[in-house]
Amino acid sequence: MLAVRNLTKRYGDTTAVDGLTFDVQPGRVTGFLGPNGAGKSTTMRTILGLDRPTSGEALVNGRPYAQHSSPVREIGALLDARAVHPGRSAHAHLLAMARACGIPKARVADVLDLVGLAGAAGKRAGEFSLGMGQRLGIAEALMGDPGILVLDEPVNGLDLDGVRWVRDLMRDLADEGRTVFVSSHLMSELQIVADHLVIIGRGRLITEAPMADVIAAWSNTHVVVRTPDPGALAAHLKRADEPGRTVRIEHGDDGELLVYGLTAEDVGDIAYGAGTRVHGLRREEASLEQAYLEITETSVEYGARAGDQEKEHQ
Ligand SMILES: Nc1ncnc2c1ncn2[C@@H]1O[C@H](COP(=O)(O)OP(=O)(O)OP(=O)(O)O)[C@@H](O)[C@H]1O
Repeated sequence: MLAVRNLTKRYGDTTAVDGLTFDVQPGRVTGFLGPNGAGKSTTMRTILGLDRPTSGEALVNGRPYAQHSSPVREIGALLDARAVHPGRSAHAHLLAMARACGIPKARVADVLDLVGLAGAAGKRAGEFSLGMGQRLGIAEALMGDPGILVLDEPVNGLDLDGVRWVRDLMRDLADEGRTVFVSSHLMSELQIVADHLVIIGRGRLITEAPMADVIAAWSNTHVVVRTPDPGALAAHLKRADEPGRTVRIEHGDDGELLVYGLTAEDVGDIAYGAGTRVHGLRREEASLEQAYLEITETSVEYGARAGDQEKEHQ
């Protein structure tokens, strides 16, 4: 399990992470979502002991990374910047890691097999495609057979097959009971695989919740109704707006009404009760991407305003 507690990281005047607190539980894939520059990589680097917190802490199974006697057995990571000697083969690279970390040599072949690189074990890393490089990075993360995996944008630049492979692997690792923490700036990359989401903007926590709750909470799902008399129907629908139920109506193209806060059944019943003809009725679900943009809008707006104010002061 990972526990981030009131974590703040500043680089000079830049606050990359600002009082962040959340847990990452085993047995599920937790997506770490935030726009570019939100502080995801910084948080992950701090978890892995590569950056020192300005204040607060990041705990790996109850302790900071550096306090584990064999951290690679606790946590494995794929970070954006991977350093693999281009002249070294995948096998030699992992063998060096095994020696350095006290991992049995036999693990190298197992891990190469697991990530589908057994056939390319002797190839120099410098000749690897992006996808093969990602696989090698994941192999490295798995070397110590850790219970926790931290993956920073693992599908960046991968083709569809590669994306699918990473997704399946994350699912399998979580199903084995491991803690899987994966970052992305795109909801679309996480929506299929993540069970839980930690969403940040400008270094701050926006929400931590099950994926289904995030979708429900920020869903922009609405009902589209086509009628020859939109004005009258809109007036009737608006009457359903009452304490505890907010009904919002927008006028779309061709006299269509976009109704937020009511189900298609509600709209049909209200139209029937009012004696208004309905020529079409459908439910339109918001894309998760749109939901994500809504979530981060405030933090982006805040960023723009803060930047403007800074400029004004100069
Ligand atoms: N070593 C550093 N020195 C100075 N500023 C940094 C450093 N690392 C990160 N930052 C700044 O901290 C903020 C957060 O960056 P970070 O890379 O953690 O965000 P991110 O969410 O991972 O973004 P991305 O998806 O673009 O990688 C940014 O404003 C970034 O410019």
